[in-house]
Amino acid sequence: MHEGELPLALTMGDPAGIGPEITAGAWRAIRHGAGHFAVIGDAQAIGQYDVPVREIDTIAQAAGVFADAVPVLPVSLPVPPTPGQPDSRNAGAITASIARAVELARTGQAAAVVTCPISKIVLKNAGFPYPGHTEYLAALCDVSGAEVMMLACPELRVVPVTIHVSLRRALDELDTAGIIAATRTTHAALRRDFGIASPRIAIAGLNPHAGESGSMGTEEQTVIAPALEALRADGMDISGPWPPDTMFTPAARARYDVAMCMYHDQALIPLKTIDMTQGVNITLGLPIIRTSPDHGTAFDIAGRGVADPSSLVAALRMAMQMAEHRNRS
Ligand SMILES: NC(=O)C1=CN([C@@H]2O[C@H](COP(=O)(O)OP(=O)(O)OC[C@H]3O[C@@H](n4cnc5c(N)ncnc54)[C@H](O)[C@@H]3O)[C@@H](O)[C@H]2O)C=CC1
Ligand SMILES: NCC(=O)COP(=O)(O)O
Repeated sequence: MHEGELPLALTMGDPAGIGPEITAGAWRAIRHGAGHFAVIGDAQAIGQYDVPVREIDTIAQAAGVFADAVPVLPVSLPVPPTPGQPDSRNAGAITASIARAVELARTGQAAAVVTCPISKIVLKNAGFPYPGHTEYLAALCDVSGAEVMMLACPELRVVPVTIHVSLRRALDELDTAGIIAATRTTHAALRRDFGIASPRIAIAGLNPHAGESGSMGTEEQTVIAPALEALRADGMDISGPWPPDTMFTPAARARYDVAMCMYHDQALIPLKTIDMTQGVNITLGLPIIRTSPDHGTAFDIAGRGVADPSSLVAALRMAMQMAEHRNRS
């Protein structure tokens, strides 16, 4: 049924989190529909969630297996995973799964990379030098610094211009060049991967009331306005800087295709509040397509059989749609 179609490469994420359970749930949800995936990870961890699992030797074999079992390209774990109790000794296997998925996508054997959640602190404790997937993927693709994080749900798309840094550091790092670069990457991706011919881009302010004419902060005038000017000169449909507290209302959202936000939580709080179950995290600026669920490892519920696979299903479907758009462009 999937012959001739490229699989998605799905990483295992932290095997002590909900990754194995949502993988099993996602396979149940899409096994008879369009598209298929191969997991790069531990077959036993997934099999405990009452799904048939089959180990494969090459990702091309996934097509013939997918209707009957979850295809798994095995990665051996030094320590058997216990749900809810992450172990940094498995960090090398977790990151190896990501690196293998990227290699499969870069060599044209996989249509896209979809990642299950990792715990940033578990990896950091094992010496992993990247704050998250986003930065690691950029390094694996030799484009460090070009990475842009976008989160999308049916109601909203958001891009934080600064990503995994403290709020204090985000304020120090925020500059005109960074806003321009992230917006250009986002504009190109909306056209190429999402089929939006003329993206409408809203830029958030940083300060309360977008600075209220400089009385509550001047970054809107000194940092953000010059970026707007340069982006408009590129010919883009740009608006802002908008007061952050009112730019996510339903009426405001109807006026743009993406909101460029100045820091991580300015972007992610509205997105996750509006729709945590359909939210998808996408890395732009890479030569490959990468999506993931918007949630984390959820160690607090791992192994209990209550994890909702919807966000992973949305991530898998979005990766397929992006690949289709990219093939057509
Ligand atoms: N893409 C990734 O790899 C991401 C990784 N993380 C990592 O995950 C770890 C935990 O982060 P938290 O802030 O606790 O966020 P979280 O998303 O793991 O959990 C927040 C709350 O939502 C619930 N939840 C999350 N996903 C769920 C699902 N599919 N079904 C039902 N309930 C669900 C959890 O049980 C918890 O109560 C951290 O180490 C963080 O770095 C967080 C976000 C993304
Ligand atoms: N809050 C989003 C998040 O932490 C995802 O990070 P990444 O692992 O995809 O870089």
